[in-house]
Amino acid sequence: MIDFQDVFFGYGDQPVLRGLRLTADPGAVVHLTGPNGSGKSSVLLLYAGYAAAGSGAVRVCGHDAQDPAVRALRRYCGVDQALYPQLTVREHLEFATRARGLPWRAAASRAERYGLDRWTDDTVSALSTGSARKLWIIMCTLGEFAAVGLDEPFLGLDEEAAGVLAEELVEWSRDRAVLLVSHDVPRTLTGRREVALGAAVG
Ligand SMILES: Nc1ncnc2c1ncn2[C@@H]1O[C@H](COP(=O)(O)OP(=O)(O)OP(=O)(O)O)[C@@H](O)[C@H]1O
Repeated sequence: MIDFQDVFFGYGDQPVLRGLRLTADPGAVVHLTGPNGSGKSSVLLLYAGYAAAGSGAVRVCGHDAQDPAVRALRRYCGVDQALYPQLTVREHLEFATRARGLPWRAAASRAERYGLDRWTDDTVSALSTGSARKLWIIMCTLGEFAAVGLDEPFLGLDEEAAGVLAEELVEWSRDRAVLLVSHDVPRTLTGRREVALGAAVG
């Protein structure tokens, strides 16, 4: 479902990925590890279609990662959160569900599972770091999808919320491709396949 073949990628003159081969298919969470600067977030940007490989192929669900046809099948949860400080949790979730043509309960049930429901009428500016992370994760992973990539989603989550996310990742990985970048994962995230990127280039 996610397939990197001989991918070269860099920023300007600085090479980051040199001939990367990587696949992620249903059956296990693929956990991408490696030192700071080794290119893990760059891999997710390529997966998300936000960056283009210099050479090689990045395919998601059989399509080029930059093909608009992939949008409905793919979810991407980046480390930077695009949240509006003055809007409430409810307004964010209403926007996200409407954008995907989903009923409110699709978001409400996830918010309840993460314990975010008691903050529904609070603005993002009033949320704790962990609550904002929960909102961002839910917004980015609503509805049906075939592949998901997440960049450091456990940042700021308490043990309980990290456990909920670990459960979701395992559930998703049964029939969807899950590509996870995280320096730290809870012990409950079992059965993952670790793929290590080499040291930073340059
Ligand atoms: N927009 C950018 N412009 C120039 N260089 C960049 C840019 N984004 C990342 N880099 C560089 O590319 C390299 C890989 O960065 P990347 O964020 O993919 O690594 P990472 O493995 O995710 O690191 P970390 O573990 O610190 O999050 C680093 O040397 C970084 O400085």
